[in-house]
Amino acid sequence: MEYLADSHTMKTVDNCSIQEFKIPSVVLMERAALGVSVFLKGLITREKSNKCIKTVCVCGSGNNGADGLAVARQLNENGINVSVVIAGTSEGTEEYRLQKNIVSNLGIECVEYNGNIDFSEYDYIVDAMFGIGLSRNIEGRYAQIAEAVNEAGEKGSVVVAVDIASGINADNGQIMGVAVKADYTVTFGYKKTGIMFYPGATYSGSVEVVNAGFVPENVLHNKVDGFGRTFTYTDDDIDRLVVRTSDSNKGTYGRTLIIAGSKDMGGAAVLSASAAYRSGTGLVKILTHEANKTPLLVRMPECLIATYQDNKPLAAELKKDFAWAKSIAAGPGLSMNEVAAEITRSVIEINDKVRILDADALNIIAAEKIDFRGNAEGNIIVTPHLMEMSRLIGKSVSDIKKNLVQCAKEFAKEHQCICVLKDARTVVTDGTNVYINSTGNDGMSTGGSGDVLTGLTAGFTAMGIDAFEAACLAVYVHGKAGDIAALNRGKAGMTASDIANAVADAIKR
Ligand SMILES: NC(=O)C1=CN([C@@H]2O[C@H](COP(=O)(O)OP(=O)(O)OC[C@H]3O[C@@H](n4cnc5c(N)ncnc54)[C@H](O)[C@@H]3O)[C@@H](O)[C@H]2O)[C@@H](O)CC1
Ligand SMILES: Nc1ncnc2c1ncn2[C@@H]1O[C@H](COP(=O)(O)OP(=O)(O)O)[C@@H](O)[C@H]1O
Ligand SMILES: [K+]
Repeated sequence: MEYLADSHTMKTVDNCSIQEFKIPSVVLMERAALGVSVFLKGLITREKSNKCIKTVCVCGSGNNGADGLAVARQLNENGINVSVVIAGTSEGTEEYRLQKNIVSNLGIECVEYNGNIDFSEYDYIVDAMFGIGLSRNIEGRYAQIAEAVNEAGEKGSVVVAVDIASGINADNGQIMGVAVKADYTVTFGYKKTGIMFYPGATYSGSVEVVNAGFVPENVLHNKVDGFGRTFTYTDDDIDRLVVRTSDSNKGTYGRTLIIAGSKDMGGAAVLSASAAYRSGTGLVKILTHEANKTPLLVRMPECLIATYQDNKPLAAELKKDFAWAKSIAAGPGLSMNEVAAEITRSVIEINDKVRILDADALNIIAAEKIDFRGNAEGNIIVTPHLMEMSRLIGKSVSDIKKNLVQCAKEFAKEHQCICVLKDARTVVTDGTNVYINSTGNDGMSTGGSGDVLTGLTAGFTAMGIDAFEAACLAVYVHGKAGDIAALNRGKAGMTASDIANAVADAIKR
């Protein structure tokens, strides 16, 4: 697990370290700058060892700029040719003035930006214009500099961002007017949430987190409200999955009911059910339209099948299957007709099982304005993509995209459920804790990918993993399976079936 921080949390971590624990601001700054200069020195040694290289630090007048000035001093100390371009227009923070004074005393070349600097003369450009203090769109001279740096980047200069690429919103990854496109970002303490989300992720390049000497995590957990509540997973977290035991049987690993597939969309049931089996769950039953029975049995002999018919009472059949299951997923390829609506309402009414609501179950909830609530014994996990979320809450897709975390949190709180808001960087939240996913790739933008995630989530919850953790793990494993499928098949050629099959490799221990 890796903790992430938005700008507010990071500023609170700064303040707690400085004000409460009396670590001087410049001590933190020295550690932070050292992280950048050591990283840069490593790059220079690896990439341009036989060449006389030129570097430039582009500095704003906040503490990000002050970091940049300290980096310039440290590079100079290491015999690296470095100069400073002053981007800032104000007198600057106390730390900025202090660092600028030292740089001037050392005689490091320091010029005001005058519109005529060709940054492509430099092999390495350190972007220290704005960090987590960026508070409005970049305009005027700052925008010109960002564009000039990007032009140089296109011509081959290597751009290293200090803390976060200037112009990227540290919370949501949006571009504030214009942004520097970095090849690398050296970020302090914790990866900023804005580095996780697109387009911030693209503008950050490859990201290195360095320790800047903030107070330790066990202290931050107690002192900084909200610290540790936003996180991502790494491969180590696969160990959170259920460990199989030699003395087990199929009953040990839970029974999963997948309600999917109308007359015309039987394939959704195959994708969800095969992912559920690949998750490791013991038994998977598909409840589907009767027209799908024979093709499903041929395709998936390991599945149990229950069917429903149009215009026939369903209640008794549903009751039996609900009682059988440990977790229930409903929605993939279900269509939006009266039977599907009856199924959706019935699933919502069960109170003692984990339920996953996806696709048409969500569209029915939106269309019929069905209210629902999860509870401690029978949590509900909803897995909308942006369009489905837009139908549910009546906001535009672009507004939701700008505020994925806030939007998912509000929804989760209102419905006391777990919200998996699917996008290129999927967010999972129970209203308080927020998981931001980093696995997956654009090869997964293919029909049926979401059905695979639904099956995987149903499988993990049936195995007894806590609903929130199961949802986070399912999103992580789903993306990892997508990455494996992309390696094997290529992003263009891979299909949702390839993702479902790759789950086996993704969870292999
Ligand atoms: N001691 C500390 O507090 C530490 C701070 N650190 C660095 O400090 C940074 C944060 O520093 P600051 O809070 O000073 O903020 P920044 O340096 O990110 O920028 C804030 C300054 O830019 C101005 N500004 C914001 N948006 C603007 C815009 N669009 N156009 C023009 N001016 C704009 C603000 O008014 C403010 O003066 C971090 O990202 C990190 O690099 C690190 O050195 C670690 C320790
Ligand atoms: N560019 C991408 N990067 C990472 N993951 C992606 C990308 N595009 C799609 N995905 C993932 O693929 C899944 C698509 O789900 P969804 O839109 O519901 O598909 P469908 O309705 O076809 O099943 C989501 O889990 C989403 O996070
Ligand atoms: K920066």
